[in-house]
Amino acid sequence: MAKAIKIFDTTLRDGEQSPGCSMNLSEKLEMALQLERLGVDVIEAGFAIASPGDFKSVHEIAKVVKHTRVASLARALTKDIDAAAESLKGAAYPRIHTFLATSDIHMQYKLKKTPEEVLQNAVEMVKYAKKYCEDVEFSAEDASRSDPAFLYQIFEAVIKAGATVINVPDTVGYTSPDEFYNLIAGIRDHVPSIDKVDISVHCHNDLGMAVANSLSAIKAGATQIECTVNGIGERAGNAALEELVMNLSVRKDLYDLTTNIQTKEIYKTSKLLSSITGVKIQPNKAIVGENAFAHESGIHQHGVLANKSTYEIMTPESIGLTENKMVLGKHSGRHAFVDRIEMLGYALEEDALNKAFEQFKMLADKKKVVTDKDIEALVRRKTVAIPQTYTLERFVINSGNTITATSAVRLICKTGAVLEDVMSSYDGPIDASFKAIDKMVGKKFTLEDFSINSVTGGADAQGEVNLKIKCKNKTYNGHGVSMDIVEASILAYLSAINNMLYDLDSIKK
Ligand SMILES: CC(=O)SCCNC(=O)CCNC(=O)[C@H](O)C(C)(C)COP(=O)(O)OP(=O)(O)OC[C@H]1O[C@@H](n2cnc3c(N)ncnc32)[C@H](O)[C@@H]1OP(=O)(O)O
Ligand SMILES: CC(C)C(=O)C(=O)O
Repeated sequence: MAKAIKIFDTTLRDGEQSPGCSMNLSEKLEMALQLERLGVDVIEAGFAIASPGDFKSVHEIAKVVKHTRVASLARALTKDIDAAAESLKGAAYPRIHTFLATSDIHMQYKLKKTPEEVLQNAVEMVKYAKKYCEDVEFSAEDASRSDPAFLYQIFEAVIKAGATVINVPDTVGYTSPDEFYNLIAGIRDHVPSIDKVDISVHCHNDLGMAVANSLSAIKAGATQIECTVNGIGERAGNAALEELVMNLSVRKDLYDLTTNIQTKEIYKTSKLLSSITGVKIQPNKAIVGENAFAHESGIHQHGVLANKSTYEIMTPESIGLTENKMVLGKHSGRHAFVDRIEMLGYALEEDALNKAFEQFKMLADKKKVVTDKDIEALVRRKTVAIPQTYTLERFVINSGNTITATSAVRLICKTGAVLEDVMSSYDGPIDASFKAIDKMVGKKFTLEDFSINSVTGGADAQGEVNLKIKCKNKTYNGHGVSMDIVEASILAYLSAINNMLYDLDSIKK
């Protein structure tokens, strides 16, 4: 059976260090309970000394979380460890996580301590934490920029002092997969007591390598990964939990490792965090981004309709989504278009279908995404093909708030004749266009009803016009859709006129 890698989630601690990601107590509790449902092994609930609010959050989470280990962060200071221990009171499985920097830069400029002092301080603080709690994690902050020989020494010493987990952070996201692999392998080879503890890694994403570095570390023998939901965290963030977990799940051939994560809870967890923090997930984010299971181009859509595995390496269901998404846009092809209109309940004859597809492509050139409502508006009136006595060739309007609107409309008659007229109206360009059409058509009828709606939201929405004309006590409906409302109105007017003329013709026959 594949060995399980432990998932240490630090969304509520390092994740919260992301600018704009602060959470209040009830939000943290909600998130912690969801992390427990997700199946993480450890929840780092906060940094107890940081503020009374942080202390309370850790304390409340420690009390409500029943099956998951809860960690509280502390500097290598007795007052921090006291606060951490106090915050964990009531936890079923508490862990004190203490840290101290080991790189020359941090020791010299930040801590102002010699390596000997740092080593002694780390040992003392692990022993101090051990008085409160059996499970103590020690992190060598900035480990990836530390002297490996010093790391071997300090890790051996803290393990002897009682540490149960040693953590190797790439605090500033500086390392590379090969280098990190070698560092972890070196620790395994040179720390005599290493087999007694979990080897943890904590990678930041400053160079976009957090997930790759974490995966490399587990290949070298790391047994715990520290990560956050949606990859939030200090600066460019931490390794993204969902990406790590799905790598292990999808590439079993590469890793032969598993986790305790219920992957079907991934999407829900990601959405919950984003709604709590108000920080949106980039659409192309791996696993949980809006486009992660969306297909827009015709060739891909055709492949996916034939067999999902052509373009999907994991199922949307595996992360808790119900289905993939076929986005209809200018790159889409006929297969996806037909699939969508059938799904919407329409059956078009060949000619009507060709026309609708042509109009869809024209619309897609203007709109970024063509929605179901757009498509319904396109196909709704094409199920019955009414002969078109008049079709619009073009129109030109001149309009403004200080001039009388004029409209020049050119129509093609079914006989092939080209008609053109220009009219003006104080009532605007739509009325001027209708007057020009009335003159060309030369029939008596009245406009009874006119409504204009936007098909979808947004500035690039299509305008949909529905109207009625009345002739000899009979009413004829017209419908037109365009991104230009004057054009939508003209199309609706002509469609009502064509309906009327078709009907009058049928009566004559
Ligand atoms: C890599 C990481 O992500 S570590 C976690 C980072 N997270 C945070 O810092 C969030 C919470 N932090 C805070 O609320 C505050 O920084 C506190 C409460 C921890 C400390 O606040 P202050 O006492 O005002 O100190 P301040 O933050 O200005 O400076 C940090 C101090 O901690 C010391 N320090 C830093 N790391 C450690 C450590 N691991 N062990 C012991 N001391 C440390 C620094 O040398 C500095 O000491 P000094 O005040 O004697 O110069
Ligand atoms: C406290 C440690 C683990 C940390 O957050 C880091 O080094 O980035």
